[in-house]
This record gives sequence, C-alpha cells and structure tokens, in this order.
Amino acid sequence: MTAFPFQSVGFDLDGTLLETHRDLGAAVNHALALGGFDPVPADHASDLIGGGAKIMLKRAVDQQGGLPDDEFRRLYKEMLGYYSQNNAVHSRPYPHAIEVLDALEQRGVKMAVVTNKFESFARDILTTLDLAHRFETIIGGDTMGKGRAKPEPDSVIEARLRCGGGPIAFVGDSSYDVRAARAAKVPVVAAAYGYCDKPPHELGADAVIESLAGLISALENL
Ligand SMILES: O=C(O)COP(=O)(O)O
Ligand SMILES: [Mg+2]
Repeated sequence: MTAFPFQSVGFDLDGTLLETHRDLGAAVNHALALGGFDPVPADHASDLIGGGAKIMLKRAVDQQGGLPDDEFRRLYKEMLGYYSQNNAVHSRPYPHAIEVLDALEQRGVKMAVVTNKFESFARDILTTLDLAHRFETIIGGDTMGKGRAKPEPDSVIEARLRCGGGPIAFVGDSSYDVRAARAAKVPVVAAAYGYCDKPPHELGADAVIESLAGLISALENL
C-alpha cells in the first residue's frame, strides 16, 4: 500500500461533516419571529449557511427588507442565545462521515475542523455527537481574530501547524472553503452534497465528491 499523501485533513463543519441546517434554520427563524418577519422555509435555510452566523441572519433579514443596525444586533444576540441552547437537536454527521474519520485514523492521519461557526458552538455540537475527541484541533470563525475567518487562509494554515506542519488537504462545501484553501496553497475537495453557494463544479476545487464515501480515493488521487 502506498503511503497516504497527507499528514492531516482539515474539514469544514456545516455542510461537509455535519448536516446542520435544521438547527441553524430554527435559530434564524427564532430571531426572525422576534423581529416580526416571516420564517425561512426549512429547505431554504441551507442557502444562508457558509459565512458564519451573522452573515446567515443578515441574508435572511435582507431578503425581507433589512433592519437598522441596533435592531439587527438585538436579533443577532437572540439568535446566538437560542442556538447555544439548541445546536445539536437535529444536527447529524453525513452518511459515511464516521467511516471516513475511522479510515483516516487508521492511516495515521490527523484531523482538524476549520469552521466559520463560533469555536464554542462547534465544540459543543461535536461533543454532543461524541466526535470532538477525534480532532487534533477545532478552529472556529472567531479563533484567529476578527477578519481572519474563511475565506482568509489563516485558519487553514493554523490547522496545518497544529496538526504537525506536514502536508494537509482541505474538504469544504462552499466558496469560503475553496478560497481559504487556495489562499493557504492547500489542495481542496468540494462536498457537492453540502450547502454549496455555487454549482459544486464551479467552486474551483481540485476534486468534487458526491458523498463522503468518495473522500479517501479523492484525496489519494489529488
Ligand atoms: O455556519 C456557517 O455559516 C459556516 O460554517 P462552516 O464554515 O462550518 O460551513
Ligand atoms: Mg460549510
């Protein structure tokens, strides 16, 4: 067996490892209701995800005419409060997620989560799902400081360092992920089953997978 080409693999969370749109959608709808807005239909919540919680609510509010800053801030805080209590109600690993983590572990590959969620939410959800211990590190949208979340390269570079500094590949579902990986000069696989903000083959990734079942061979062939 030839050696696996990467020392570590970085995973985006929402839309890549975990299906989270129902819990995120419920949090958005909680805030929208407090602001007197209509709820976002469950199927559309996934279109709002990728840039972090603030962008998600902003997109939802702007679709219905927008809000002044102070009122937006109030709803944003309400949404975060709700989500902190309800972030792993319906959220689940995608099919084949666990077997992929097992397969990488068997190959001695370290794994990192690099998400635009707040680090504390990512840790909470992964702990509830009994997955947190599988990752060498969990880096959130707030971990590297203001303005350094994906699509900036900082969190991907930090993940590589925290995993030992060797070759890393990244897997993500949105243009934020592909741009961050490209800027960090890291090969990237796009998850077509996720919350892609563009047609998956137009994200600019090195490979596209239709399910996590295809990840190991996609990484071996990068
Ligand atoms: O919650 C979001 O909007 C983004 O999260 P992700 O970076 O894990 O996809
Ligand atoms: Mg994502």
